[in-house]
Formats: sequence, C-alpha cells, structure tokens
Amino acid sequence: MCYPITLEIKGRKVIVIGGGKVAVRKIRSLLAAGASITVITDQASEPVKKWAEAGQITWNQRLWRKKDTGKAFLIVAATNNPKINREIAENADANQLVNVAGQPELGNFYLPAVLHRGRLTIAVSTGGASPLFSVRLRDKIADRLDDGIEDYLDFLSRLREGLKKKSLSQSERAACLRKLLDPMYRDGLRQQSVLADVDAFIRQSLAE
Ligand SMILES: C[C@@]1(CC(=O)O)C2=NC(=C\c3[nH]c(c(CCC(=O)O)c3CC(=O)O)Cc3[nH]c(c(CC(=O)O)c3CCC(=O)O)/C=C3\N/C(=C\2)[C@@H](CCC(=O)O)[C@]3(C)CC(=O)O)/[C@H]1CCC(=O)O
Ligand SMILES: NC(=O)c1ccc[n+]([C@@H]2O[C@H](COP(=O)([O-])OP(=O)(O)OC[C@H]3O[C@@H](n4cnc5c(N)ncnc54)[C@H](O)[C@@H]3O)[C@@H](O)[C@H]2O)c1
Repeated sequence: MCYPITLEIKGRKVIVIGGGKVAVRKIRSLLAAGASITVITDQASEPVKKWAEAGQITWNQRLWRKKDTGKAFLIVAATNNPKINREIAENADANQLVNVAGQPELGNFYLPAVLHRGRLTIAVSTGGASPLFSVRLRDKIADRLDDGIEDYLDFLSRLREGLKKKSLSQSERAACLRKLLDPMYRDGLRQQSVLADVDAFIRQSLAE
C-alpha cells in the first residue's frame, strides 16, 4: 500500500528532464504549487518555451547529465528514452523524490488524479493500476461536490483560527467545530453573522 501525503513544494528545487507532453502536464501542476523548476531538454514543446520566456521556469537546452539532478528535492524523468529515464532514477539519491514516466515503478512516487476547490484537494490514485480509472473517478467526484465549498472551507478555517484564540477546553472547542459541519453553515449570510459575533456562536453551541 502507498503512503499518501500532500507536499509543500513552494520554492523547492525541482528538475524535470524532458520537454514533451508528459513533462508539460507535470510542470503545470508543479508551477501551480509554486515549485522552483529547471527543465532539462534538448527539444521543448511550446508550453515549455513560453514558461521559459516568461521566466516561470529555467530551461537548460541540452541533454541530461548525471550531475544535473544532485541537489533537487524532486525529480521528474520524462524523456521518451526509457534507458535514460532508468539512468536518472538509478542516479538519484535514496532521499530524493523521483517520478519516472512510462516506468513508474522505477521511481518512489506516483501522481494521482487531482481535484482542487479552493483549499480542498481530492486526489485519486490506483498506484499505477489504471490512470484512466483515477481520472474517471475524480471527474465523478467533481460532479457531486456542492457549489460554495471554497467559501465554506475559508469560513471553517477562519473560525477555527478564531476559536484557538478563545479560552476553551479541548472538548468545548471540538463541540464548536462539530457544530460548524451542520449544513446550515453552508449559507454565506449565516457564515458572516457567525464571524461577526464568534462569542455568541460559542455560547449557542455550548448551550445545546
Ligand atoms: C492522473 C494523471 C496525473 C498526472 O500524471 O499528472 C496520471 N495520468 C494522467 C493522464 C494520462 N495518463 C495516460 C494518458 C493517455 C491516455 C490515452 O491512452 O489516451 C493520459 C492523458 C494525457 O496524457 O493527456 C496514460 C498512462 N498513464 C500512465 C501510463 C502507464 C505508464 O506510464 O506506465 C499510461 C499508459 C496507458 C495505461 O497504461 O493506462 C501512468 C501514470 N499516470 C498517472 C497519473 C500515474 C498513475 C495514476 C494512478 O495510479 O491511478 C502514473 C503511474 C504516472 C506517474 O505518477 O508517474 C493524469 C491525469 C491528468 C488530468 O486529467 O488531471
Ligand atoms: N504521452 C502520454 O500520454 C504518456 C502516457 C504514459 C507514459 N508515457 C511515457 O512518458 C514518456 C514521455 O512521453 P512524452 O509523450 O512526453 O514524450 P515526447 O516525445 O513528447 O517528449 C520527450 C522529451 O524528452 C526529451 N529528451 C529525450 N532524450 C533526452 C535526454 N537524454 N535528456 C533530456 N531530454 C531528453 C525530448 O527532447 C522531448 O522533449 C515516454 O517514455 C512515454 O512512453 C507517455
């Protein structure tokens, strides 16, 4: 069984080798997460060229060399040459995160099919068994998510921070947090009134 985590990769050094379709897909999500990306590839597709021109990534226009990947936090081997991809994986340090296109078992992590809604992330993985199944299931889940979930999560987060500042016992705080899961707090106006008077909300929650 795999061990799922959500990674804080902002500002971390990531090296992507290859500049084709698979590399582009992976660069896009790495960019969205704020990684510091260097792409090493002799030939780059249009999106890679544009990102490089815009200064969003660094593009080293050449073939991969062994010493390129030494200091990376995360490595994506996405060339169309399975022998090179294998060499990249074998050359990596045991503590580096490595993803290998086409031979995922040579690396140490798989990418899931992902759905973002504000602060919510849903990731579906079959551990490489069927990527297309993961995509299909992710899309089904997306169809069933309520509208307003982004605002609701922001509200929950703000109130949780607010509750931390109050002198409440652990069980009182838990009672308030559970109360917030009541569907009535999906309503924007109600959210505003709770935020406007957190003490009243606490009194009411603890009285019930
Ligand atoms: C979810 C997503 C995330 C991402 O990669 O960003 C993802 N694949 C996506 C797209 C996609 N994948 C494929 C096509 C072409 C379809 C076609 O044939 O037309 C497309 C569409 C396209 O390219 O446009 C086919 C394919 N993929 C893999 C192989 C086998 C192999 O490489 O061995 C094959 C060959 C066919 C086969 O064997 O089925 C391998 C992997 N693909 C994974 C994830 C990992 C396992 C996930 C899991 O465990 O479920 C893993 C192991 C890669 C890894 O993590 O290293 C992303 C969704 C983007 C989105 O919509 O959000
Ligand atoms: N496209 C898909 O949907 C898909 C799905 C699953 C697996 N794969 C696998 O992923 C890999 C990449 O696929 P793709 O469609 O992105 O290929 P692609 O042909 O579009 O791109 C390959 C890239 O690798 C670069 N490259 C080749 N040798 C290199 C080297 N020594 N150093 C640096 N860069 C080098 C090329 O210049 C090119 O930019 C392949 O192994 C493929 O079998 C692809």
